[in-house]
Amino acid sequence: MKHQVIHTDNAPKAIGPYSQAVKAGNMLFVSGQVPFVPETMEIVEGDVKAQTAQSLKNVQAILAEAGLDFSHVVKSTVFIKDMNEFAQINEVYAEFFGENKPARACVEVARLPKDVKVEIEVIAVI
Ligand SMILES: C=C(N)C(=O)O
Repeated sequence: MKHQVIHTDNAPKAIGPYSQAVKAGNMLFVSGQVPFVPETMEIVEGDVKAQTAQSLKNVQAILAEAGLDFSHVVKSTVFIKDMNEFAQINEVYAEFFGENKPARACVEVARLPKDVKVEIEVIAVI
């Protein structure tokens, strides 16, 4: 099965040797999105809620490039720097996903790339 690399300028360029997303069959694997503003490649200003919103806007842009939206997402992983911010992250996350609540794992990690507070990856079914 040949896979297809998905790229959009509406989400941050990869900051390492990976693709923004890869489509394989009827599945779309979106790489972990950090809260970079695509135009500047700088971390969005603001608190963990602003960072969560920016990470999810980046996910949204990549889904859109593949013709999808959050309703197609079946699994996500949320990597966070500080579990004390769990509730704030959930508040923003719930706004983006609405009625669709994919399977999810949420883990606190020692460190994230560029020392961001949150990184979010998703898997969608086309
Ligand atoms: C930010 C990433 N997704 C990475 O470094 O893999």
